[in-house]
This record gives sequence, structure tokens and C-alpha cells, in this order.
Amino acid sequence: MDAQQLLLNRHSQPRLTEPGPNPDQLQLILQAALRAPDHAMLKPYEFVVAQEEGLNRLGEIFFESAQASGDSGESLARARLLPTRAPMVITVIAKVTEHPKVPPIEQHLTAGCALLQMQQMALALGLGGVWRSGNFARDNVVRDAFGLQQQDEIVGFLYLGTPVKATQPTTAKAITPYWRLL
Ligand SMILES: Cc1cc2nc3c(=O)[nH]c(=O)nc-3n(C[C@H](O)[C@H](O)[C@H](O)COP(=O)(O)O)c2cc1C
Repeated sequence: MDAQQLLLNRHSQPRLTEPGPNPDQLQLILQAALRAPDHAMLKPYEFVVAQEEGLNRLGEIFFESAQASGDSGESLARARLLPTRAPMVITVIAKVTEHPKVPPIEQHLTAGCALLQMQQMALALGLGGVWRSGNFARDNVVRDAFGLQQQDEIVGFLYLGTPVKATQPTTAKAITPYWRLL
């Protein structure tokens, strides 16, 4: 895929099915993540890949989180099934360390850029993905399950798979309100 077209047409594909990334594609996706800009080369991230049984494990984590938050009935049952909406979910964690020149926000941004790089690589491979967060990304039950330290953040869950149908970016975006000359 032409690089300009890739950048101009990036969009999310929330409806995903099998197949997910194969092992070679997963390696490319992770390598793309490592090309994210990274002040002082801290590599302030960790990628936790869930597929097959791992999706059930992630579902259990979401279930326990929902239960601890007082959810019941349908919303509790739904929590367990959320990760099964795609064949693969990569949890992207910003692993933040103290650095005199690199404040936490820059480390969060690097992890976010890494997530975006992975979504872009998925698109380039003919796959699709969507970046999700929601309450689970900030919930202590989930944070503990992933072994986060206090300063770490889950920047998102990247759902990956094959788009159920071909999709296009939603609307052409007018750039006028979003830029100006200084
Ligand atoms: C940090 C972050 C968290 C997001 N969390 C969610 C989410 O939990 N659920 C959701 O439907 N979209 C979420 N989105 C938005 C989608 O990933 C997507 O960008 C949005 O629906 C716009 O679609 P597009 O990417 O095709 O332009 C999130 C985006 C970002 C950057």
C-alpha cells in the first residue's frame, strides 16, 4: 500500500473477524511499534498480546473488574465477552520511569504512537484494527492483573483482525479549523 494513501486513509475497523494476524504479521506489527518516536530511547512500553485462550483470560480480567465495580446482569456478562470481538487484542502499557528530560507525558505519547504504528501496520497488511480504552483501561483490577506500577498507564487495547467488510474513513476532514500560521 502506498504510504501516502495509508496515512490519508487510516481509519478504525471495529467489526473484526478471523483470521487475526499470523505469527509473521504479528512480528511486523510489533516491529512497527518499536519505530515509534522515543525521547532518550527509553522504550517506555510493554505490549501484551492476547489471542485464543488469551482472549478468555482478558475477558476474565474485564469480568472481575466489572464485578468489583458493582456491575450485574447483562453488563457483567458483556464484560467477559468484550475481548472476543476480535481474534487478537494487544494491550499497550506505558511503562513510565523517572527521567530528568523525559516527563511522563512524553512516555505516554511514545506508547500511544507505538499503538498507532501497530494499527497502521495492520492496515498495510490488509488487516484492520481499532483502538479502545474505556473504564477498563483505568480500573485498578485491570491494572493489577497486568502488573502495572503506580506510574504506568494502559494507553489502550488494540483490537486486530480481518475487517468483516471493506470500510472507508468516515468523513473527509476539513483541516481549516485545526491549523494556523504563526
Ligand atoms: C486513546 C483513545 C481511546 C479510545 N477509546 C475508544 C473506546 O473505548 N471505544 C471506542 O469506540 N473508540 C475509542 N477510541 C476511538 C476509536 O479508536 C476511533 O479512533 C474513533 O472511533 C474514530 O474512528 P476512526 O479512527 O476511523 O477515525 C479511542 C481513541 C483513542 C485515541
